[in-house]
Amino acid sequence: MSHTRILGIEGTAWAASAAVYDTAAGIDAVFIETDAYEPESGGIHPREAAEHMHDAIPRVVERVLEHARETFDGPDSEPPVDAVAFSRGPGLGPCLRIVATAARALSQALAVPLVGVNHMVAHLEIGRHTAAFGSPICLNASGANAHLLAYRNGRYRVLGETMDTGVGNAIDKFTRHVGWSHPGGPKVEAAADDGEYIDLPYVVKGMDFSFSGIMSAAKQRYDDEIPVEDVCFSLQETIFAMLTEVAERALSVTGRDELVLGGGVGQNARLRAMLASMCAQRGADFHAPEPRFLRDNAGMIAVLGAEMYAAGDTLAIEHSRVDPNFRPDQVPVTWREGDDRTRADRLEAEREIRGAEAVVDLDPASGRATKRRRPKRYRHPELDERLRRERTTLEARLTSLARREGVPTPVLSDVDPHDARLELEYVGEADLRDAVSIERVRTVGRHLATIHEAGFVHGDPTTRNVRVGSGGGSSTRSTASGERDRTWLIDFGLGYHTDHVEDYAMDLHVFEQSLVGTTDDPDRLCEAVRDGYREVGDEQVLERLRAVENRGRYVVDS
Ligand SMILES: C[C@@H](O)[C@H](NC(=O)OP(=O)(O)OC[C@H]1O[C@@H](n2cnc3c(N)ncnc32)[C@H](O)[C@@H]1O)C(=O)O
Ligand SMILES: [Fe+2]
Repeated sequence: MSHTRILGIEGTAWAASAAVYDTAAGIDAVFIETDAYEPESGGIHPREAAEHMHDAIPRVVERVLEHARETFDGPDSEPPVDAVAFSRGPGLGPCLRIVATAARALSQALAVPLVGVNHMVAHLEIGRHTAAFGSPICLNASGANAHLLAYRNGRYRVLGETMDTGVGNAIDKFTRHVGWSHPGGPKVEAAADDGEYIDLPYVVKGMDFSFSGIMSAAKQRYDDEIPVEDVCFSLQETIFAMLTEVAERALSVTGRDELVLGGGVGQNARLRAMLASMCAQRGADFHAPEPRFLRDNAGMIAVLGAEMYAAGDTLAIEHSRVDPNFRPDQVPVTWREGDDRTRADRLEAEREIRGAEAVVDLDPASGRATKRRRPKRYRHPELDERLRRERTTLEARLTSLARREGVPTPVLSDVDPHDARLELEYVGEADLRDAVSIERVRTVGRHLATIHEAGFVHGDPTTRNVRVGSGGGSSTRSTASGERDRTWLIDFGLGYHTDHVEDYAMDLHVFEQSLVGTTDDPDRLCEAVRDGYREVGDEQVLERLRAVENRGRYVVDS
């Protein structure tokens, strides 16, 4: 079979959409018909959205089917497409059920197989496809979601995600407050043109992030009569800088050098410019598909549907139930082969070691290093200044505090917050990422418990922020053996003082997520982290960690 033709149907929330994709004709030739639901007031009402799907889905399906028949060169006795693919979730239950019913009926009428597609995976696969990237980091910036994904061992792993609402929903809530019609994203983008910068809360935790603080602050600024264009401008500068920062951290942690963008918010030019600038600055490749493939559309469903169909990944009708909370990491990835090696090792060997946000220059003779937080061109200069200064000061303070509690950390010899520069001892022989063991991650569990007991969090405990080995600076050499295997925590720049169990649990969660993203056997390793934590820390934190991990974050907001 040299080429296949797939009919895709999308209808998770606002877009009633159908498409035909012919693998021989290519992506540019994908034929898409979309009928958008536009609420008269407020946000998306689930019932109205379902009524829209009910009316519009048959219409768009009929139109693309006509197109499929017209462009089909096979005999009349054969169906004009080889399979019907549909969005199974995540999304609004009533909408999903209408789409699934239409898809089942069509697959039976045409006597072709059914393919059930995860909407979030479709948002990112379309970009990987058009960019022809091998194994990119994927940033999904859509209405109801915001997350970072990377493929590893048969699954898309969630490296980081929003701790509250999706990014589009966050923006739409602000515009609702201001009285603008749905969707708000394009209106914020237009208003931002005339805006000036004001400070808003900036919240990232490792590769996770949260929008609730910034959204209430933005509403408050508007109520305080700050010009709405200034609030819009600063919302974009802050929210997109957060997304760009976590995307860069994901590239750094995994050692990958390709980034793709997906989701409706990806249509925003400022977000794309920031991501492009970040990637250019670190020498990574960036790709965003054209807007018609970023916002919800059935083209992306048909394209991923074709790959799943080619892999034999079809669905019997009796197994075709929809899933409103369908997570991307639940999807067995049947259409990709092999695992992906990275260029991390090459980078590691370079003398200038490039983390996500700082450059470290090593002087091998003295065993000391200079760490500079370089300006990020993607960030607004005022925000950039603020973050680099704050983080340099915090890193210095918490690094020393941790060592006082008995956790190995580099010894600092100089701090210059104004210049965002630290002089510190160079420790360890390797990043934990490249030298993982059960024993070492258990030690990290103990270290995290120790600092939590002392009232602060690391903020970004990834496998790249842990150094291991016997080599290193003065603190190791002064031990009698000098050979002892040690585990250092470094890079406390995202840390802060807190006595909230939730913050401690998040700290652990960030570490576990980085194990999931960078190792092959995360379950046993995560178990060991918790064992280590339990030896020193509070059982309550481990209980909260379970709650954090079970939290269904993908709820379509209305
Ligand atoms: C589950 C599914 O239904 C959901 N889809 C979804 O939310 O539609 P999507 O097309 O991916 O994204 C819509 C969001 O994208 C925002 N948006 C559209 N254009 C924008 C722009 N120029 N700037 C910022 N946001 C924009 C809208 O405000 C809206 O919040 C999802 O993918 O999370
Ligand atoms: Fe979407």
